[in-house]
This record gives sequence, structure tokens and C-alpha cells, in this order.
Amino acid sequence: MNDFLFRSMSREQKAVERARKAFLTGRSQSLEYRITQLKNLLRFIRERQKEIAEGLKKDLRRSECGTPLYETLGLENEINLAVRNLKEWAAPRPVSKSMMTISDQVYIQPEPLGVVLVIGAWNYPWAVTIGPLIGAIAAGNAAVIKPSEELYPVVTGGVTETQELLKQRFDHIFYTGNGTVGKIIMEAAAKHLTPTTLELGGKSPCYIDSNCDLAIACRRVAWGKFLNCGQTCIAPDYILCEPSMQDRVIEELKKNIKDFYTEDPTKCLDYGRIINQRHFKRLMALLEGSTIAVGGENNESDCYIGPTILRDVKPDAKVMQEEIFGPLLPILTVSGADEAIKFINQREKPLALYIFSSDDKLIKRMIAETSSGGVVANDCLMHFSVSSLPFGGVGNSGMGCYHGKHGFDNLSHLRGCLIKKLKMENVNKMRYPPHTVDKLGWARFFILKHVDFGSLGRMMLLALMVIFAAVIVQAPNSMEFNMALSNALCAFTADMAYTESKVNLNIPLWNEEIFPDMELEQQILSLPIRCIHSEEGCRWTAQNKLLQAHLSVCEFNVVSCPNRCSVKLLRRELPEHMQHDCAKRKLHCDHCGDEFTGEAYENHQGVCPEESVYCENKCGARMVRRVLGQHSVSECPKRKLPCRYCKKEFLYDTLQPHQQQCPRFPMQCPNRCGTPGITRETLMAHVKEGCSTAMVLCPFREAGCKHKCPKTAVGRHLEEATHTHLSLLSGVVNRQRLELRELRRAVEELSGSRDGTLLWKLTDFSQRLQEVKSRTSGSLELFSPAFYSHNYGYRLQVSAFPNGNGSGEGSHLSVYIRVLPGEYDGLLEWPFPYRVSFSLLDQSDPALTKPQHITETFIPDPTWKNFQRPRPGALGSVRGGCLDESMLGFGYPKFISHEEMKKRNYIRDNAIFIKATIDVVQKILNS
Ligand SMILES: NC(=O)c1ccc[n+]([C@@H]2O[C@H](COP(=O)([O-])OP(=O)(O)OC[C@H]3O[C@@H](n4cnc5c(N)ncnc54)[C@H](O)[C@@H]3O)[C@@H](O)[C@H]2O)c1
Ligand SMILES: CC(C)=CCC/C(C)=C/CC/C(C)=C/C=O
Repeated sequence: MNDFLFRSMSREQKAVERARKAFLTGRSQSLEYRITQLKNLLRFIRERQKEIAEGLKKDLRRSECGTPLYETLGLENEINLAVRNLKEWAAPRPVSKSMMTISDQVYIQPEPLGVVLVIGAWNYPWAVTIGPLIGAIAAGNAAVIKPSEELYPVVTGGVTETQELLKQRFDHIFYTGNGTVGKIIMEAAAKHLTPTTLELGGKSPCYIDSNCDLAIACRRVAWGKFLNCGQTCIAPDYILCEPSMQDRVIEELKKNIKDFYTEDPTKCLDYGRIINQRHFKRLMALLEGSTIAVGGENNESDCYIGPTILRDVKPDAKVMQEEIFGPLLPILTVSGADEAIKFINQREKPLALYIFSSDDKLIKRMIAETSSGGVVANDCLMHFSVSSLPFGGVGNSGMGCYHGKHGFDNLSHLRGCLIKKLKMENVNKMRYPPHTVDKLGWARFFILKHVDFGSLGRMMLLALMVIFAAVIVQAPNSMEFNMALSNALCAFTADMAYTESKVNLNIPLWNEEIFPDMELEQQILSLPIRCIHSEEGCRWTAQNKLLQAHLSVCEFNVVSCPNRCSVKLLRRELPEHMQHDCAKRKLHCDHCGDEFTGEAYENHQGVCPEESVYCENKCGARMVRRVLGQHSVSECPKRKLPCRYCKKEFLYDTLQPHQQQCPRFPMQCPNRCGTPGITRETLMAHVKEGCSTAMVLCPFREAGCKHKCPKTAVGRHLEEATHTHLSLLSGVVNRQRLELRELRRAVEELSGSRDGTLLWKLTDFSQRLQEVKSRTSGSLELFSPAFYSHNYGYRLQVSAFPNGNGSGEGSHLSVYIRVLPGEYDGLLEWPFPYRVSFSLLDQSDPALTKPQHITETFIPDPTWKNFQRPRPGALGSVRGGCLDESMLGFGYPKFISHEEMKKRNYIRDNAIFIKATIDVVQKILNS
């Protein structure tokens, strides 16, 4: 590939191209290489255990033990299994031969496919991504991995990137996720005829039979359903049971939910959360139309849905239309196992089927009469953890499988191999024209008779010899033919050498009887033959009867490892195997010198206390693993330590520089005031405000005290200067009173009218009247706001006595006007010269009746003291209550009687309106 072409490729194309290039170098084919890669993967998983668990805690609120228990321990087991058995899995697999192929090599050779694409899902992201990867590596493939974007959005990208990836050519696609995307994957795979494994989901039924221990059954169902908050591909989706059992099933499930997740699962570390709000909403919508028997609590902002059981659910309910994939458990009632089987078979084939029953016959019947990816009786989920079982779906729940050798086989091409010699034409003649009945007879024998090497006994050998003797008689007596037949016979004899099973006497022959012929037997046993392993390179030739003895030493014969490690191999490979590979071999660790079996040694590797290793903190130090722990905690310059002041973690060699700036570092006040607990970050504030030696101003500084002293001396100053402070404060009070008066005046000025008219509303009239009437003495004078006769004119004020005064006291409303000191008095003519009118307004509705206001007008008496120019400051004395004659108003003590006021609407809504008008045109000439 030229460099330019590579650079112009998309990220996805590059990844696939790199993997393919690596695959084509052939290095992934060597078993040693595969084992090293698997061991590296194992080390990675072990080393990153903590981060893996932390990630899932964030995403699914998985408890810390949940991830190792349900994901990574299984992966470790899968890797160990592959490492232990790889040689056997990858070896040629001899298959049964027919008489036609008796002297050929017939076997299956697993071979790598090429580049495998693994697409994972988010619910068990490690199990469903690394699990298939283990199979891919073991089978000698290169692989491109695409984990779910729910977990690693930045690193891997989402749908667009996956689809770009899918455009590339792969040799196998291993997809885990929902069926809708599964179809997209298959469509993309079809373009390149890429074989595809689809690990999908579905609604996995759970039948609880009336004949079973309900307490145990419900405990296992509750575990399998609510684990990972129900987001498990093989979680029981719904329960089928008889109507009479439903209440007990609910009670038992409820009990177990409480035992597992406490009364309040929101606080329980072992209870997870829904992956996101989209799925939260989807699940809440599924509840529609169903009856909640237990749970149902939820909180959208926390993606929380409590363990929930639904009762009497109907087959057409919303919750029964799709895979639930959440903590909702519907119960549907059926009349018994027959109806349950019918119910299951009417629906798509599920990924798992769970049957709880004590009746083995019923279990076997249900298995026989239904179909599902996997089936478990009397438990949930546990088939996933059995590496010898294939894990995968069927029909709508997927295709293909993995785990253990099944993953290896799924990601290998199982190549059929037949290796013949360009010899034995006399035997082969039967298939060449011209065809005859005789030849057909022989063909029938050779083709239809399969040789079961494992169960052939001496009797069979003898019988076959008889047949072959007949062939020899009929066939041309050539040396080649004799040799071929002899060798064919040797195959049987050799096989007998390691046959352990019982002799199978069911030998199919023509109708003729078999008579032992000792002489013929001797002849056959004396035939010269080659070793049955001549093809593989054994040069031995001798009489047939010596074959057994030879095979017991033949370098090419297949033997079982004497250590009983279960591996079978050529005798000549035995020393190498026993020295380097055998799981049960004895060997010594180079570092500690201890003796191990091969299997135990693999586990010992990487943990041997005497092995010399580099410090994991990358400080560069090297030491025996035994002292590594001590070094990491107390010597390593790159170890992490918390700062004793701010508690944040630092590398040991950056801790000191940090402490020179740490905001929580303890400091002393530069004034040496001795205050404890001052830190670098609080020092400035302390010196400015908190320090007892700092100079401060007297708290009465606002009142005018100028005293300044150390903070500690303030108390004494306050005691000594009480008089000074009091007189300063009384000055403040006086100043403020004057200011207040000024302000009030200014407000009145601004709010009063300046056109010679005052319209004054007196509210709460009846209360005010009542109040004065109930008094034994005194009267109540109310004052209007000040107003002006005209712009820059006389400043005036009206007052009213609701209960009258003077001659009107107790019977009348009295009204007066008063001239107040004004701003423009110096410019005006004196005495006050204008005609004044008072009106009490009739508040009747003018649309119904003509208002009859009460009006009185007078011309000011020029001799009246208050009509002379007022003295400045006169107002105060009036309001204060000491009558100053110059401030006496002029008006009507009997303006209107209380009786008269009731006759019309003078009082309305408990208020009266008094109007005063100054007739500036009608000026009274001062004579
Ligand atoms: N059989 C199993 O082993 C197994 C395991 C886990 C989950 N599941 C099933 O998976 C489902 C839940 O997972 P999910 O599908 O929500 O997971 P998901 O959303 O993580 O999708 C799965 C994968 O498909 C990819 N993808 C999504 N849309 C795509 C598109 N349009 N084109 C190409 N790729 C696309 C995603 O990037 C992801 O890697 C359930 O049905 C569950 O039963 C099955
Ligand atoms: C190891 C134990 C006790 C059980 C494993 C069962 C389990 C959690 C299976 C889930 C497997 C899985 C990847 C499901 C996919 O959704």
C-alpha cells in the first residue's frame, strides 16, 4: 500500500488495513504468539480491574464486586482455558474413515479466518467485547474491536463510524446488541459474503412449575432478573405459572427483593440504574395498562426504577410486545406446562428458556418441545458461565455461538482435509468405468462401511481379514495391492493398541458366515507391511505381526501424555510437550526455585515474590517483587501521598514543592497575635480584620468619635467615653429630626395642588367619629395636605373636626382653613385676600340623581390674625398642640350636622370628600 493511499483513508479503513497487514505477516498463526497475546490480555484485565469496575459504577451504578463477579472473572477463566487447550483445539482433528479412505489421512484442520470485527454492547461491555476477542485471538485471527459508544463515546464514535467500519471487508463479524441493528450488520456483511455471528436478545420465558421448591425458584429468578437492573440479555423476561401460584410467587419474589436490595433499593449499593433517560422513558411507557404488584417507584433524574413485579399480565399488554431489558417482571398465568409450551412456541425463539421444576421428565419434555438459544433448568443465567457450553441464540435471538472451544471453532475455518497417495489403483478401480455389478458391490462395502477406530476389537479385525483375504484371492496378486491391504489392516491393529472402549461386535457383513481360518490369519500376519505412520515419515517395515510392538515405540504414533494432562500427541513431540507445555509437568521457577505443575506455574508467573521487577510507579527502581510492596508504600519517590494540610494526593517528590504553596498550610500572624488555625489562604483576611493587635476605629465613628486604638483596647475606650458618645448621639438625633422635618415638608410640597383647589378624602369616617364620641374629653382635628392658592401663591391647609368643635362639638362636622408659612410669602399681598369656598361632596350616582353638594363661601376677614403674614416656624406649635393664635384657622364650626350628613350620600364607602376652592379672581381689596 503506498503511503499516500494510506493517508487518504478514513480512520476506520486505516484500522482494518493495519489489522489485515498484520494478519498477512502470518505472525498470528503461531500458537506461541497467540498464547502470549492471550496472556497479555489476561494481565491487562487483572491490572485494570479497579478502573474497569469504576467505569461500570459510573455507567450502571454497578457495585464494586459486581463487575469482577459477572464479567472479568469469566474472561480470566476463558483465557486460562484457551491457553491450556489451544494446542489441542488447533491440532488436526482426525475424523472417522470409511473403507474407501482407510489408508488416507482424513482430518479437519482449524485455520484462522483473517480479520474479525467485534461489535459490543453496553450492558456487559467487557464480557461481550473481550469474550469474542479471546476466541478470535485463540483462533489466530487479527481483530478490530468496536465497543458500545454508550461507554466510550469519544474514543470510538457512534453509528456513523460503525457504519463506515462495516463498509470494510472482514472475514468475520461478531456483533452483540439488538436485532434491528443485527439486520443492518448482516446486510453490510452480505456485500462481502462475510460470515456473521449475531448475539441478540429477546423475551426469555421462565416457567415455574407447580411441582417445585418455590422459595428457591423465586430466589434464583429474583437474582437473574434484577441483576444489572434487568439489563441482561438472558434475564428472565417474564414468568409463566398457574393462576393458583401467582400470589405465592409474588410474595416469595418480594421477600427476595428485600433480602437482596433492602427496603430501600435507592440506597443499596448492589442495585444499579438504567443506562440513560431514553431507556428510562421506554421502560416507564411499558408499564402502561399493567397492574403493579410490587415496586414501581422511579426517579427520572437518577435513572432509577425499583424492582417491579406486574401481576395478571395479558399476552397483548405493552410489556409483552418487546424485550423488556429492565427491572420489570410480568407474571402471566397459564393452565400448566402444555399451555406454557404452546405460549413459548407461538413466539419468536428466545435467547434463553428457564424451567423450574422437580420433575425431570417435564424438564426433558419442555426442552424437547421448544427451541431457544440456551436452556437452564432450576436456575437463571448460569449457563453463561459454563465454558464448555456454546453460548448464542437461535432464530430471532441470533446465530453462531462462543465460549471456550466454541468461540475458537466459530472464529476458525474448519477445513476438511483428505490426503491420498497416488497408489492403490486396484482398490480405486471399483469407481472407474466400465461399471459392473461386482464393482458396485465392493463400492457399497467400501463406501458405506465406516470404521469406528475407537471400538473395533479383535473379532472385527479377524472378520475383516477374512474379507480382505477374499479380495486378495480375487484381485491381481500384485505386491502393491498386498502392501496397501496390509497397511489398511495395520490401521485397525494399531488403533486397537489404544482402544479403551468395549468391543463393538456389530460388524456388518454379507450374509455369509464367518469361519476362523488360522492358516489364513498366520499368512496375513506374516505379510510385509510399512508402519501405519509411513506417510508421516516412519521408515519402519516388517511383518504385520510385529506392528503392535513397533507402535509401542513408534515416534509417529499418537500417545496420551503420561502426566494425564489429557493431551494426545505424536510420541516424538512428547519430550517437548512434557518439558514446555504440559499443564501437569513439574518445573522450577527460575526466581524462587519452587517446584510447580505447568498449570500452577502459569498462575505463579507474574506473582513470584523472588522475581526482579520494575517499580509500577515507574520510578525506575528494580527489585524483587517481595519488597515491591514496602518500596511502593514507603520508599518510592513516585508513590502517592496525601498532603497533610489540604488532603489532596501528590507524588512524593512533588509534595514538598506543593506544601510551599498549599493554601491550607499553617501560618503565623506577622503581628504575633498568637491566634491559632491561620492558614496561607486566610492570613491576609486575618491581618486586615481578625488580628487582635490591629489598630481599629471607635465603633461610634459614624457619630463623630475620632478615637483609634488596638482592637484589644476598644472595650476600655467604650467604658471611658460613655458621656462623649451619648452627646454625640443626641446631636445625631437632633440633626436627623430636622432633616426629617425638611423631608416631610418637601414631600408635602410635591404632593399638594397648586391651582387653588383641594380635594380631600377622609377615610374611615365612622370609626374616627365613633372614636371621638367615646372619648370623655378632647376632640379630633384632622389636617389636609398643604396646597397652594396658585403657582407661587399662598400655602394653605384645611382641617376638619368629624365630631365638631366649639358650637358644633358633638353634633356637627366643623371645617376650617389656615394659612401656613410659605416659600413665596415675601412676594405676596397681605392679609390673605381671596374668597374661600368649602364643599362637602354628595357622592350619589350623578346618572341617577343630581348631586346636592353642601357649599359655604366666605370672604376672609382682613383683621383675622391667621390671614396676616405668618411667622416662619409657626406650624410646629399647632401640630404640637399648643395653640398659637396666629395659627387659628377660619371656617365653620357647624358646617353640616351629623343628621344632615345621613340624608344623602355624603358618606359613602365610609369616606367623605371635602373640597376647598380659593377664588383668586375675586380678590378682596385691602382698604
Ligand atoms: N446475546 C448476547 O450475548 C447479548 C449480550 C448483550 C446484549 N444483548 C442484546 O443487546 C440489546 C441491548 O444492546 P443495544 O443494542 O441497546 O446496545 P448498543 O446500543 O450498545 O448497540 C450495540 C452495538 O451496535 C452498534 N450500533 C448501534 N446502532 C448501529 C447502527 N445503526 N449501525 C451499526 N452499528 C450500530 C453500537 O455502536 C454498539 O456497538 C438487547 O436486546 C440485549 O438482549 C445480547
Ligand atoms: C459468574 C456468575 C455467578 C454468573 C454469570 C451470569 C451473568 C451475569 C451472565 C450475564 C452474561 C451476559 C454477558 C449477558 C448479556 O447481556
